[in-house]
Amino acid sequence: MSIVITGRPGVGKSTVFAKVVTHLKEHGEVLTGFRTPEVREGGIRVGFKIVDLNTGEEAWLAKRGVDSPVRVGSYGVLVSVASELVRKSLETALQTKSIVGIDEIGPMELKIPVFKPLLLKILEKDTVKILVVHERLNDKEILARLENATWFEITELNRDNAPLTIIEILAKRLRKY
Ligand SMILES: Nc1ncnc2c1ncn2[C@@H]1O[C@H](COP(=O)(O)OP(=O)(O)OP(=O)(O)O)[C@@H](O)[C@H]1O
Repeated sequence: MSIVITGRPGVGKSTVFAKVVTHLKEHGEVLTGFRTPEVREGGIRVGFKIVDLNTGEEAWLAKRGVDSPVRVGSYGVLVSVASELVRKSLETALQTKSIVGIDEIGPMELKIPVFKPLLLKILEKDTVKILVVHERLNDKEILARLENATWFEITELNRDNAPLTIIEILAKRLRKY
């Protein structure tokens, strides 16, 4: 089963994701996958890192001022640096029965060539997946595999309650908590 968290930029998707992940870890679940937190210096966003949910290992995903030919907005994507961690974390996700969390599936992550083929394999797996999806994701192959997912569109009105709602759905599926 897949739980998809989507909504407009800055509405609170990553916060919902983080609350669900924290709850699951506190209850002894092993999570694989990654998150892509922004990095700020002096209050200014300078880029994004990839952090492995299982090992805590991190690597740069994209950075302002980097002279990379692969770009998303004003950020240069560090393809070779990020590929290694994306590959490791998603291969572990594929090889285990863990809950897979990915924050997020969007234009920046899709610039990493290993990401999509591994993601498509993960989406075929019969395991629990919690995925943050960019609201303008238009990749047909990915979206087709998310047709039967449970979608949550996060708004200011539901963002406080969404983590609990998602945890209740997972509790039923996993028969715990
Ligand atoms: N339930 C909430 N109540 C109050 N503020 C919140 C809540 N959830 C998130 N925020 C605040 O809103 C901001 C954006 O949150 P978050 O990064 O989770 O959004 P996002 O939708 O993942 O953003 P992006 O589209 O940039 O990935 C943060 O400053 C966060 O502290």
